[in-house]
Amino acid sequence: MSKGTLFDKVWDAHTVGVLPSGQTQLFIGLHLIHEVTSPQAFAMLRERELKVLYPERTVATVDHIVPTENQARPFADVLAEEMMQALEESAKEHGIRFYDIGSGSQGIVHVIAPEQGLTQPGMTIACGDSHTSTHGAFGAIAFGIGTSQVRDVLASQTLALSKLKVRKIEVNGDLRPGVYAKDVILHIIRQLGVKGGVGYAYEYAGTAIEAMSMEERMTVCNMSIEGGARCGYINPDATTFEYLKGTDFAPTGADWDEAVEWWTSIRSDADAEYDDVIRFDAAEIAPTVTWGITPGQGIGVNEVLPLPEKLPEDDRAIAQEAYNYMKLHPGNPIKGTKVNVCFVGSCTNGRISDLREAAQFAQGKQVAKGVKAFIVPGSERVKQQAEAEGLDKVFEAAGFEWRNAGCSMCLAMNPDKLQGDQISASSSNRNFKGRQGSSTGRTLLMSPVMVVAAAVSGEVADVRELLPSHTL
Ligand SMILES: CC(C)[C@H](C(=O)O)[C@@H](O)C(=O)O
Ligand code: SF4
Repeated sequence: MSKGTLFDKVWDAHTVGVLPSGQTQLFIGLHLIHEVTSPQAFAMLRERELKVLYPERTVATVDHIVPTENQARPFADVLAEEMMQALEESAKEHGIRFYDIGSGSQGIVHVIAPEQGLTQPGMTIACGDSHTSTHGAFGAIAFGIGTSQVRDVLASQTLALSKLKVRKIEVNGDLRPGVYAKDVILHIIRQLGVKGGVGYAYEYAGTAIEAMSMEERMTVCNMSIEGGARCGYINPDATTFEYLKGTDFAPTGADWDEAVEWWTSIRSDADAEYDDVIRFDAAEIAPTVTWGITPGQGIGVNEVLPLPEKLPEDDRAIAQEAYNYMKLHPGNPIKGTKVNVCFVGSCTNGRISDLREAAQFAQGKQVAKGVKAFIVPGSERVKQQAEAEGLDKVFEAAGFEWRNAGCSMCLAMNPDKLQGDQISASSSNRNFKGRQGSSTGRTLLMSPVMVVAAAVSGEVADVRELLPSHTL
């Protein structure tokens, strides 16, 4: 085993060769596909009369276009129905495992692979989706790729890639009550910028990261791409192994012991050299809310909106653009900003622990009048589990709608959309202009519990003021 960072070790272990371009030909252990970025790739394969080289290393699901209310086929949206059929047919033709609606295991691609144990430490994982970085939470090197690269992986199980630099981001100490993994990553992106990670893999470390559950780690790694990093990862440890043990695709018996040995050996060495190291103090992170049109435009919920002239020069033009679009005003507090729609879900925050926290907070409260609030589990398994625990009932009693699994209003390639210039409080990961289905719709990103706090208050609220005093 080579020495160095986990990134170096996993990269070396999967290197097939060096291409004339100087790029590495990297073997991809697991290829995840969904309905949006795969149809064209399959068409390109068909044109060249190529087969999928390793169908057993390819796993398909549907998530983006799936309606979360009426799932009867054919879908009302003709284009969505076509995408659905294209994937169903391609999966059948090439013998690819496909988690269809109603299979019991369908869901957002970045939720289903980890929950089934498909995602494992030391793997290389690719998916035609930018948030593939999520899988790095297990100590995998996981990349989002474009459609032509999806074709390449289907046909050759390899990718031509240039090696990345590695930045270690340490978060040390204890998070304060009311502060979640989502706040950690929003804070990191606020500080390092949405382009700060370009050319890097982010390795998250430090005691606050080590203390996180796998689902919290996934939330952090998920948004690496929003910080400009191509991937993000966390060294696998006892928490990782415990989560994986007993999942559908985890090794068993002697294979398990061997796997744990290999997974342990790929951890970054204590004396590994990094291209950069940055440290954060967990205690300084507040519940964070975005106010603008990039995930880096975030502030602590108790702060006021920044004055463009006080920002670093590079950030001023985009801040002005954000104020014009968001119809918010520099110097005003973010707290108290009225919201119209509240959405808990997405591959960032649609897992069972997110729903448990949201439900616990929603218990006994009521969604404010005039606010539409809904909860979308990240997968059918998350939905089943939540219902077994009665979380759906808690949400419904509090005035939230309870939906079926999918990407939903994270991206709004389905019926869940903002109307006009509505403002959403959203547990998703992108607040780009028009992201949630209306060209003038406005998105405030925050943690699931903060979304619930906004839903019951009718405005952006500081969750710390609403938590029972004994928890503070
Ligand atoms: C549709 C898909 C290609 C896209 C992505 O790459 O991330 C989507 O998942 C998103 O979150 O914007
Ligand atoms: S939940 Fe959102 S970010 Fe995640 S894959 Fe779906 S659209 Fe992309």
